[in-house]
Amino acid sequence: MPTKPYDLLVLGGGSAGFNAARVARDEFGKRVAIVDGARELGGLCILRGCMPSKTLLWMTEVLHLAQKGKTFGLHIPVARPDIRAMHARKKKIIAEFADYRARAMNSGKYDLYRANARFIDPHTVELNDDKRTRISAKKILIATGSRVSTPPIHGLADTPHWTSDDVLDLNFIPKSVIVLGGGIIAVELTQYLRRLGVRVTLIQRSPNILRDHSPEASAVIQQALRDEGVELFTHTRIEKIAQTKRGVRVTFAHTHNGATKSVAREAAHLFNALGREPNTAGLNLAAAGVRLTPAGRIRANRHQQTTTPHIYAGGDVCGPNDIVHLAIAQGELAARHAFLPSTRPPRIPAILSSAHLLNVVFTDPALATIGLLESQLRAKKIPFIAASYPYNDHGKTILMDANAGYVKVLADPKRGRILGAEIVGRDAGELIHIFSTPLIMRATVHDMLRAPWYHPTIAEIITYPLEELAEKTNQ
Ligand SMILES: Cc1cc2nc3c(=O)[nH]c(=O)nc-3n(C[C@H](O)[C@H](O)[C@H](O)COP(=O)(O)OP(=O)(O)OC[C@H]3O[C@@H](n4cnc5c(N)ncnc54)[C@H](O)[C@@H]3O)c2cc1C
Ligand SMILES: NC(=O)c1ccc[n+]([C@@H]2O[C@H](COP(=O)([O-])OP(=O)(O)OC[C@H]3O[C@@H](n4cnc5c(N)ncnc54)[C@H](O)[C@@H]3O)[C@@H](O)[C@H]2O)c1
Repeated sequence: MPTKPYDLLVLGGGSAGFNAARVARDEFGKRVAIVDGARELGGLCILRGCMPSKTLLWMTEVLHLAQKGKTFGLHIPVARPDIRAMHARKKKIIAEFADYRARAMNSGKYDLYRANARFIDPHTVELNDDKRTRISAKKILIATGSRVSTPPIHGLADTPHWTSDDVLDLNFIPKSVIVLGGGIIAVELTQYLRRLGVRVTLIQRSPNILRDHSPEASAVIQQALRDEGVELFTHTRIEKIAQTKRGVRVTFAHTHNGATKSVAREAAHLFNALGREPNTAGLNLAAAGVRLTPAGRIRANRHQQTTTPHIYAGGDVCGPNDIVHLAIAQGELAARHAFLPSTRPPRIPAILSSAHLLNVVFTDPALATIGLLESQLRAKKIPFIAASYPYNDHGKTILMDANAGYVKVLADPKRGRILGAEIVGRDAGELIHIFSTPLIMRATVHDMLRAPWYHPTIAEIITYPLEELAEKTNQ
């Protein structure tokens, strides 16, 4: 028997879906159903994304610092990973986070269906449970997330390989790993593996790793990885992947100084970090009239409405950036748009604008950006001035032996309004937040310099480029 239509049906109970459900229920008192087909509740960020990766990266950062003890005049005879203990600690922490989310989802505020859904028509889905349950709703949010993509590279599909799920769940230290790709996942987990003592080879297609960032920023991370012993190839084209007796062999064309050579590398394991794709297969979107962008994401407007206006999309399934605070904001916005009167639509959160994009790569040194990058300002023909300052000329970072990196600030040339910032170096992911409020409040470099800056802190380094820009702009 079909149930009475819900006010909101949420497909996928991750960051976007859960927060849409919460807003619909708590702010609007609506009747909400959540459908999620995963074995465990919690979503990607908690179970296999942000939280496990950052737990493990933090543990290897502590290990790395301990191994550098001599630099700081410390005698630490042995510092080595106990992977079973690390794995157990990660599992415990993640279980607590997941349990908290599962309790919220099972609190009785929502009807929770543990199955996968596919559309029957624009208001109805059918579940893949025993009863083929049908659920209908006035409004629907698609928040089914993303999955690892396996590009059509010769031999990849037929060769056993790991995804980030497997790397995050290792309870042994592999001897050697070839990492395919040079995006955030590849780079963060390469450093994790290397610091465990694994022999790592990273193979990236574009001329730099982290291709969406500036070449200057990615060069710092590239150098840091090489200094730690990662064999890193950029500007490559993978030709063939094959299983061998002892693991895997990857053959690729490598371009260096204008010459291209064929290179082969072998390792015990292969890690596919070639990107993720939206989870839309199986949803039967055609039955709902929901269309995709050429990149395969669900097409959504500024209020997260799809091409069928009562159906919304949020999170990785629509993008454009796979970042958790954006998934949450999109889910919340969708729920508010669905239930506020059409005469009083919700304000679009400023953080969803590309001019306020915040991005962190949790390597050490870390890479963090906010606002528009230099390349974007140039492409948009927005006038700007820039100033930067290196970590190796700042008291606090020198005493911490955190010399790699720099802070760069971008501002408008007239008033000095902050347009963006790029920080590469220790704690960049924390420091970048110093620019969040000024950016949203349209503050200037002069405003920021009126604030107090404690000495000696890493944060204080930001005053140097601010002062340079202040001198260049009229107050
Ligand atoms: C290794 C890794 C590290 C990351 N680190 C960071 C980080 O540090 N910071 C950051 O901001 N972002 C990070 N991300 C990205 C971040 O995790 C995602 O952007 C975010 O979790 C996406 O949330 P979502 O709600 O769109 O999807 P998800 O959380 O994936 O939720 C989708 C849900 O939909 C369910 N589902 C799928 N299909 C169906 C169906 N047909 N019917 C019903 N349910 C379905 C799934 O079971 C899942 O629970 C990381 C990602 C990875 C992989
Ligand atoms: N710290 C964070 O916020 C964080 C951490 C991890 C993941 N994420 C999110 O997860 C998403 C997915 O990350 P990802 O790293 O899997 O994807 P990605 O798309 O960022 O990176 C994939 C990489 O693989 C390379 N590549 C693709 N095809 C190739 C080929 N045939 N040969 C060689 N290289 C090839 C690409 O050039 C790219 O560098 C990201 O968009 C990111 O926003 C965020």
